[in-house]
Amino acid sequence: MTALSGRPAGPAPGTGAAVLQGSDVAVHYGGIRAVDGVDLTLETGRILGVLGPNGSGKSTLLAALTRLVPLTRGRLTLDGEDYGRTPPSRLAHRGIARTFQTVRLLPDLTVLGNIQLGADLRLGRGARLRELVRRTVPEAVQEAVERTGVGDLLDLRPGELSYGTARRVEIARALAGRPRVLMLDEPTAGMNQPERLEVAGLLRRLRDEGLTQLLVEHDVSMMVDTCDRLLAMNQGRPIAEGPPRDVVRDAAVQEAYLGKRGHRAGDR
Ligand SMILES: Nc1ncnc2c1ncn2[C@@H]1O[C@H](COP(=O)(O)OP(=O)(O)OP(=O)(O)O)[C@@H](O)[C@H]1O
Repeated sequence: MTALSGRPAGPAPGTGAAVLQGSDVAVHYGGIRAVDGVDLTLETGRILGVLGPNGSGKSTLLAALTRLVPLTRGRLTLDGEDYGRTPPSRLAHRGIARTFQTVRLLPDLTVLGNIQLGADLRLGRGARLRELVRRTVPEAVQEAVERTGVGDLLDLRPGELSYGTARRVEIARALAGRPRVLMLDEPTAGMNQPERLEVAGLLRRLRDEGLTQLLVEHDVSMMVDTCDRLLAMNQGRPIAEGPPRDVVRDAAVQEAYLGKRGHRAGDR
């Protein structure tokens, strides 16, 4: 197993502090140990990639971290404070946003309307917050639109977008809440190569602007090029963690991929 300590060389100032931590995270469905004893740390301005063959527990881990499934065991903290009982609807307010494996835009709203929803979620509905919403939403939405380059599409409906563009709008919606932590479940699934490269570039730019991210992806070369660290899972268990190139060369990771997918994890 790869060493669990150490960071990429030369961290930029202000990056690297632990923001979100999961300790001994487990989610069991009856006898199925979908996730079983995962420790992870998301560091400020870094991308942690979660890698593993189909059914290894990546999406369940992400669901646990975003409180969509209850933990069987373990602890979740944000800035050192336990959030293991925070309802998922309150997570955006605490600065955690996510995108899903499948596109979940509201079909009857325009692109702009969908992105505005992300800002509304973050700021909540309380009377005291309404004024804040009025003052800050346009700015947050505009920023999200600019960062993701969807400014020409604001009046379109999701049904009129290509798949890759719809996924970019989802990222814009998540960013409109000005999250501190963004979790993405297979953001390039179903995309062609230019679209994948574009999303990878966007995630790296967001990272360089200080956004902490957790990325679940099957595209190993994208993970190596995009992530600062990788956590590899197999059958719900962590099998390696560390710098991306070390993790994809790890014997246990190679074995998990050879056994299930018939190719080497590090093949480019
Ligand atoms: N709601 C559920 N009830 C029962 N078993 C589940 C449930 N959700 C997931 N599982 C099981 O948990 C295991 C992990 O599934 P999960 O979807 O988290 O894996 P994954 O690594 O994200 O897979 P993929 O790459 O195919 O998306 C699998 O065996 C799956 O069948």
